[in-house]
Amino acid sequence: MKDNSLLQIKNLHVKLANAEEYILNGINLNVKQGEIHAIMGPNGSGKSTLSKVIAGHNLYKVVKGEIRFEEKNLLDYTIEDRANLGIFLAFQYPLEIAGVNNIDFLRLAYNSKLKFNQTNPVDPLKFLEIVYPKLKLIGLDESFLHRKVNEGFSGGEKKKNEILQMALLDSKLAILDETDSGLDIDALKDISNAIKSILKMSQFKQSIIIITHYQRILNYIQPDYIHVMYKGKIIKTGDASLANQLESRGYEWIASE
Ligand SMILES: Nc1ncnc2c1ncn2[C@@H]1O[C@H](COP(=O)(O)OP(=O)(O)OP(=O)(O)O)[C@@H](O)[C@H]1O
Repeated sequence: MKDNSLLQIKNLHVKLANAEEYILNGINLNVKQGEIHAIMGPNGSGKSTLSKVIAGHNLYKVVKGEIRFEEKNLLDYTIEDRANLGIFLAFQYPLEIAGVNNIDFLRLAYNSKLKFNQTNPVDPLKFLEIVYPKLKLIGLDESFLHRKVNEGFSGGEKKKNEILQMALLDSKLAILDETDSGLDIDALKDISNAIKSILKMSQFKQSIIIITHYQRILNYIQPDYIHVMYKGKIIKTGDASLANQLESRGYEWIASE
């Protein structure tokens, strides 16, 4: 692949299927293999929409522009196939799936990816061998595997479960949408350290897009770039120090530049 390019977004314009107004108004973003990009910006500026459009949610209509992933036209792929190609999206408010054990859910996701890559599924015992070290890494108890998916999980546990999924699926691009919201100080540190370990263990040089309102997580997971999204556009890109400026000055100064 030329110059390690992983994700290329060009002039992306998006609206809801039946709406007039654009939510995304010409996004340009390039993510190379191994890079960490943070996206910040005021409420309602389009950050989550961008992540869902990359992942392939069909609620949104791409009116103009393109998204390429490893040179492939991502817009031709379904949400499942995008996941199988190596795009992982951790949801802002993880869904509760009634009645399904976490371990079965995780194995299903894992096997679906193997199938896509024409590899045989792993049996339940082999899967335990795969999942245990990841559990340990994230600081989760084994009992966590036998609970129903997200039912009664605390906010922090849901986030940790997302990171467990990220570790298991070992995607090429992980999009973490407000993984840090609602975490206590220790949990934030644990999750940040787990993410860093996952990056080290990854068989790919994994890339991350991390959407956040807070500088704190970026102190642990140092991004290569910070983008500020405003009214559906990236209006500024800087290095990790931009988070400090945003923390002290807010967003208005950029919007009026
Ligand atoms: N499914 C939807 N139905 C209606 N409006 C939507 C939908 N998805 C996005 N929007 C609108 O698009 C705009 C951008 O929303 P989005 O959630 O992408 O913003 P955000 O930057 O992630 O916000 P926050 O920081 O508050 O999470 C908002 O005005 C939102 O109301």
